[in-house]
Parts: sequence; C-alpha cells; structure tokens
Amino acid sequence: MTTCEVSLRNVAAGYARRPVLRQLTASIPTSATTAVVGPNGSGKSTLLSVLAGVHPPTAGTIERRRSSRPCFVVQRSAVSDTLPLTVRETVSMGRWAHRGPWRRLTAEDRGVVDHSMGRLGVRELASRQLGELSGGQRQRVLVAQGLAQEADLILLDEPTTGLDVAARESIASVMRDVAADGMAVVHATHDLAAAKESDHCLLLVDGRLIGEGKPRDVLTDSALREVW
Ligand SMILES: Nc1ncnc2c1ncn2[C@@H]1O[C@H](COP(=O)(O)OP(=O)(O)OP(=O)(O)O)[C@@H](O)[C@H]1O
Repeated sequence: MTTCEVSLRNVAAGYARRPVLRQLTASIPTSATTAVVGPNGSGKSTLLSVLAGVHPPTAGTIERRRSSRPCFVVQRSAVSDTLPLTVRETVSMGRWAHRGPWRRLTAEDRGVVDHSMGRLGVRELASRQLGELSGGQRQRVLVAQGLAQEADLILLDEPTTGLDVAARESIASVMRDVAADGMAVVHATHDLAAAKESDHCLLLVDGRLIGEGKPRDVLTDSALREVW
C-alpha cells in the first residue's frame, strides 16, 4: 500500500492579485518519485514553493507525514554565478539546517557531504569554484547540496533542463535511489520521458490539477494533445 508523505486538500495559492493554484487536492507518495507536469505558467514552480513552505497557501490544508524541513533545489539560473564558493562549500551548506552556518561541521556532516558529492559524481570537482563549472556540473552540485540535507521530502524544480543525456540519466537515477531509500521526491519537469519514468504524476493546467496517478494513465496521447 502507498504511504502518503504530503496530502493537499483544496489548496489555493498565488501572488498579489494573481491567483495561480486553485482547489488543488493531491497526494505525494513516500518512497516514490512524483513528476509535476504542465505547460509554461501552469503553476508547477508555485506548487513546489507551497510544498517547500516558502510560499504560503491562501486556502486549503497541507498535511505532512514527517516534520523535517523539506529540501528545495531551485532552477540553476536562480543561483548566482558570482558567489565565491567552492563545490565542497556549496554542498556543505546543505548541513546548515542541522548545524547552523557558524558552527563547525562534525565528522558525520563531512561524511554526508562526501557521500552526497559521490552520489552525484562531483567529488573530483570539490575544490573548484561553483561559478567556473558547466551548467550540468552546477546542477549536479545543487542536487548534491539537496541530498546533504537528508530531508524526507525533496523538491526539484526542473532538475534536468538543459542537461545532456548522461547528466539527465545520472540525476534521474539518483532520484530513483533516494526514493528507494524512503524519501518522497517531487520534480517539476518539461521532460516527458523523465515524467513517464516517475512513479506518480500530477498534471497541471492553468493552476488546476487535471490528472493524478501513474504516468501511463495520466500522460496519455489524448491528454497530451489536449494540454499542449
Ligand atoms: N513572483 C511572482 N509574482 C507574480 N506572478 C508570478 C510570480 N511567479 C510566478 N508568477 C505567475 O504565476 C503563474 C504560474 O507560474 P509558475 O512559475 O508557478 O509556473 P510553471 O508551471 O512553473 O511555469 P514554467 O514551466 O514556465 O516554469 C504564471 O502566470 C506566472 O506568471
């Protein structure tokens, strides 16, 4: 039986005078990957921000099974190129929620940081500056930072956009592995192939949920023709 990590009921959210999500009722399963799919402007990033707790809903309820802080990996363009940070420092920031920014990392923290870099294949880049990496390398570093948080709920906004096939496959395989470890992984994506490989899928159009379930049942040819 599927365990529900997050349960949203009649959730509404938006910006100033612009309502975006409307009457959204959906479940995010534990130990599974969930793809959030929909056209530009359909509300995918807004939904992720609501799940991350950084954007408060204006109506409805959101129930979490576990109370740890969610990890939110934003699109790589949202992270400044100019920050003078190495890859190791960037991934270590994932431990701040556990230690605070001014406390020294413990041996356990350093182990988690090394393990997270290893999972994403960026350990050999550890002493490089974030700003001098390629887009795909940076994106893998940001996902490693997310993993270092050891959150139960991982939210990734378009984690594979603009990446080559190898980098896409490496991120997809990490998402499957961390889901198998018991986490709930949610990714907003325009990559229908990646969405189809997910365990669960939410299809959004104009802020409304028009399909939820197994990708093969939601992303049918007729649904895709209708939406795009
Ligand atoms: N900070 C903001 N202030 C005002 N409106 C916003 C803001 N962010 C997003 N919106 C609006 O909310 C709507 C949903 O945007 P959102 O970014 O959630 O969609 P999306 O499905 O993630 O789009 P995309 O596929 O283009 O990334 C859009 O109409 C957008 O213009």
